[in-house]
Amino acid sequence: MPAPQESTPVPTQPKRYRVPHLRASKEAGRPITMLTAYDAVTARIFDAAGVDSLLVGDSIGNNMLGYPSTLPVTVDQMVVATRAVAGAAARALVVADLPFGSYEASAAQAHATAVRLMKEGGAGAVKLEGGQHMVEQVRLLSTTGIPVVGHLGLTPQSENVFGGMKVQGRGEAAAQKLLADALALEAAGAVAIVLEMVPGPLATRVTKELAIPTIGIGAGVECDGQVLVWTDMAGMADWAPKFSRAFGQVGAALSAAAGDYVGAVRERIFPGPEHTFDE
Ligand SMILES: Nc1nc(=O)c2c([nH]1)NC[C@@H]1CN(c3ccc(C(=O)N[C@@H](CCC(=O)O)C(=O)O)cc3)CN21
Ligand SMILES: CC(C)C(=O)C(=O)O
Ligand SMILES: [Mg+2]
Repeated sequence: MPAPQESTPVPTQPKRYRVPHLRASKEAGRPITMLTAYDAVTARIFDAAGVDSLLVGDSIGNNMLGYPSTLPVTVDQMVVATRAVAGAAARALVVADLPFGSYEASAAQAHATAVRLMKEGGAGAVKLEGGQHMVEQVRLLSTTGIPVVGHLGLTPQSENVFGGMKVQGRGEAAAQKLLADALALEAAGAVAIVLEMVPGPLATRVTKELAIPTIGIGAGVECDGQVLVWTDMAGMADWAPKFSRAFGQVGAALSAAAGDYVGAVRERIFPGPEHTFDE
């Protein structure tokens, strides 16, 4: 009999990956895998591939909707995308981004938005950007049944303050600030923290200081998990950040398929008799 492998039930490989499994994964030293998804088609594929968590990122703005950034994305758009992803995910934990302008002003505002993403969208958790200035939001959501994932380092919703997409947390003062932000989010009840574009050694330090997992994107290999924007991961984007890696060439495959279709129609090769109905 072959040794049991994937099928062995262990706490970190549950039938359904839920919030407590995040911390269990960290404690077991099993890297958490997260990918963005914005629709049911890709969510079904990534879920079946075993991805632990699907992030309905506000990166839907620049990646799917053709916006120049994530800033124009609305709560209504996030609800539609979250509902599509949540409906297709059988195992993965669905995390939805709170979009720019939908949570920063107050804990009550954050709560109203998060409730929509859970009630109408079916999200299992929400994610918001920011540290110590977000603790009231994180505390209220966490105590009202809404798991919160934090997001520190490069927080793209603040690109107009940063003046671009740059590495964050370089230098001891900035590193201390980021560490304090991470500890504040954890104390307020966050269940995990995304670390985006921070130096590897700082991400390692934060990962060691926290009981909750860190999920890195451009933050080195020592984080408790990794997240990528799926179009970057699949080689779909015409541009991708330096920290990403194309694990496939789906853009080229899709382009070839579309080209073959166009050719077959023009040459009247498609549809064939097998695609045509009899009288
Ligand atoms: N396709 C995609 N991938 C992402 O990783 C991503 C999004 N979209 N949208 C939301 C945020 C924005 N992110 C970004 C956006 C731009 C850079 C960027 O311009 N990076 C440059 C310079 C980095 C540096 O300062 O060294 C690069 O060349 O990678 C990085 C991350 C990450 N997120
Ligand atoms: C890059 C990830 C972490 C994100 O926030 C998004 O895709 O919106
Ligand atoms: Mg985002």
